[in-house]
Amino acid sequence: MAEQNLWINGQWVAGEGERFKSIDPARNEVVWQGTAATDMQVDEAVMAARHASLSWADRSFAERLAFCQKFAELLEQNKQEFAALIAAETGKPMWETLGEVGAMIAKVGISERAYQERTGTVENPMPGAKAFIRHKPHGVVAVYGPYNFPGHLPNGHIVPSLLAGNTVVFKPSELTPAVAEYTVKLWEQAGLPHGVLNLVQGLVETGKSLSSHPQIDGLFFTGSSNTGHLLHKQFAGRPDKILALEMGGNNPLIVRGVSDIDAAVHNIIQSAFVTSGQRCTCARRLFIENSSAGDALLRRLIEVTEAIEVGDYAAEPQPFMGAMISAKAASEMIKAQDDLIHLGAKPLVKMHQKDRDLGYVTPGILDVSAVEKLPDVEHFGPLLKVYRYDDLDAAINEANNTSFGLSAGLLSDSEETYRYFFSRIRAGIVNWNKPITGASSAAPFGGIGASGNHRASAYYAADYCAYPVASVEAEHNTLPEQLSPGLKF
Ligand SMILES: NC(=O)C1=CN([C@@H]2O[C@H](COP(=O)(O)OP(=O)(O)OC[C@H]3O[C@@H](n4cnc5c(N)ncnc54)[C@H](O)[C@@H]3O)[C@@H](O)[C@H]2O)C=CC1
Ligand SMILES: O=C(O)CCC(=O)N[C@@H](CCC(=O)O)C(=O)O
Repeated sequence: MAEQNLWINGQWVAGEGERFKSIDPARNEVVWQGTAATDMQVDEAVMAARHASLSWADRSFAERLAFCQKFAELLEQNKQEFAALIAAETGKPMWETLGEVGAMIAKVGISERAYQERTGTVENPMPGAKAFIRHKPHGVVAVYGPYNFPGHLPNGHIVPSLLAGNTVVFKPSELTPAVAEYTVKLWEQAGLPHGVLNLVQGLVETGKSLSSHPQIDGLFFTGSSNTGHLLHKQFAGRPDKILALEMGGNNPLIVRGVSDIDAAVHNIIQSAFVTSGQRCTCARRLFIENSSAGDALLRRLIEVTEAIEVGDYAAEPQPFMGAMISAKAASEMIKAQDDLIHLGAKPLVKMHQKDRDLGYVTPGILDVSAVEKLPDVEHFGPLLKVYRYDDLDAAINEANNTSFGLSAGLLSDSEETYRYFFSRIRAGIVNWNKPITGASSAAPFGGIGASGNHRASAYYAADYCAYPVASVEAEHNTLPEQLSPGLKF
């Protein structure tokens, strides 16, 4: 019997589309196999969400929250097993995937606070009436997830969507279907009513089928800039549908006058190489002064980078970096490195893929100062490009010389320099003497330019999950004391 891998209207059913599988990139073993949802099954999922929509929105916030809290409890109870599955499907070490499940649990409490604070009800007295600001759900929303945080990032759209009273059709990354299935099974155990959350697995065709479905009221997307731009085009001329886009970055980190070199190098490594460079917030471009202090920092960065442990997700002691998402992604990073070297980049630490069947790469650093036309693309892996600079303004200008604008940082002992940097740099996350990865769920999360469409996620996800309704309400009709000119009663 075919695997029942779609969840539609509270039933597990077999996909009737193309067969596909996910592979453990650290061990080259099959983790999951199944079949994609066809157009007709996507339609069934959307219509199930549509039918469930009114009764879900009619429940009280407390009732909807109780389902989410039950889900969080189940995550806690299954934390180890779930983290092991995320590790197997993504190659990320267990220390990271345990953190990912922790972030999913924390999301419920944070989203509850965000809902109340940003989209709760406000009542204002006025003569003979009351003025209210309330929020209503959009209806049916599609949620698209990336592979790098296959649990946490879709969860960051799903939980606030459900709390606000929307029903959801979830299309996970085709590279991480097992994590999506596990997540949805926990929602099922939490007793979510039929149709409130639906899962459609599949490749790009399934994604297209869902995004073009006339019955969705919104689409919340975390993924690549390319796909996000395609969706934006597709939604052009559709002001009736809400589109929230969280995309990639080509993020800069500038170093200027630091006394503690090891602490600065630690912040650089956490920014550039955590999750094998597969975070949208990762530093891709590092600006180091042309000075003896800059030389010393670069030497130490090279030394520590060369000693980074890369290994199996379950190894003890744990490695800093695991495998990338796939052997293909790893080979593409090596190709990107070769292309940059061809353009004139100088390898300071050369990235290697030891086994072409596995996703492991060692971290790489290139000096690109001499490259004249560096492509403004996101290299989604552990490859850091170094620019040497003489003048801070020139470094900031080059840092801003990108179509993206997700995260940026300054490492410097001078607060004055930070204020100067902060006022000039263009990004949605701007940090000082801290890694530029590891953004908090309790803050807005999103970028400008090609990184997003100003619908920040995380704490501000509440904003795009509901629309405000302004009401003036009085219990009876009363004639005003002062009538408008020209009226006689
Ligand atoms: N700003 C942010 O919050 C974050 C952004 N990202 C970005 O995500 C990317 C990595 O994730 P990927 O899974 O590779 O992203 P992706 O764009 O390839 O896929 C994301 C989702 O969109 C679907 N999709 C792909 N093409 C489609 C189309 N034409 N129409 C409709 N759906 C389509 C995919 O099947 C998947 O479900 C990186 O670029 C990274 O920077 C990752 C994490 C956070
Ligand atoms: O969405 C949230 O709750 C916070 C944002 C977040 O978790 N950011 C992480 C991951 C971003 C990525 O997937 O690349 C980070 O900033 O490291």
